[in-house]
Amino acid sequence: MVPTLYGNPQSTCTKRVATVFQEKQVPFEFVTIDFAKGEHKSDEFVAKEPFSQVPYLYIVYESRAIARYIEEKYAGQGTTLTPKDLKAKGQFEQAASIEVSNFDPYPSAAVFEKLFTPYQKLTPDEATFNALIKKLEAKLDVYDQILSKQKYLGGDEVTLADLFHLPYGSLLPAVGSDAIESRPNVAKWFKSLQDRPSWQAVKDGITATA
Ligand SMILES: N[C@@H](CCC(=O)N[C@@H](CS)C(=O)NCC(=O)O)C(=O)O
Repeated sequence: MVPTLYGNPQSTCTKRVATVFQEKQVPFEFVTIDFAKGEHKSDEFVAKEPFSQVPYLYIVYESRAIARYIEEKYAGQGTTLTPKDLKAKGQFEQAASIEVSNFDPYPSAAVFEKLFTPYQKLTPDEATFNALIKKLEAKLDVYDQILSKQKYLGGDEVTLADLFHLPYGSLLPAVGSDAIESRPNVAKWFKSLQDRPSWQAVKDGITATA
């Protein structure tokens, strides 16, 4: 049975999952949840995803959890995105944790401040935005050191941890931040991720592939 991804075609978290479907070469159906119509707040949706957020797949929500589920379910096809060897697995888990702790909080909040507050008829707060970007830059200085010694965040092979950076990292230029492109090793790493056919296929919006 073809899997059905419930999400929004422009949502960052939905793109995180769709990228992994592309990497694993798994065709999927796509059901759009229309935020403007409040579909994510309907009783039917909340029964599946109690936080009223996209995406979800079958019985799993949270984009990173869904990505890991897809990786394991389709282990035998497409790109291998989690190492099996214990040492490499430890380094992968470390990289996945780095993304959640040291990366995501800053661009996701900064993008929200600059791009999404106007939709909610709120005024972006420049001081909050600048403080978030400053913190992100300090974290990316460390990334730049790590990536001077290895090709990817978890070692020399691409993993889910690298791909998880794509949706928010790709929005940084749109909010006027060069935090990625101004750091040479981070820039090279991120470009190699953005150039992957998986990201190219979803970056402008998600459509079903089945
Ligand atoms: N940690 C969750 C975050 C999900 C999330 O923030 N989804 C956003 C779209 S990217 C959403 O549904 N926003 C609508 C809302 O919160 O009302 C994940 O990774 O799936």
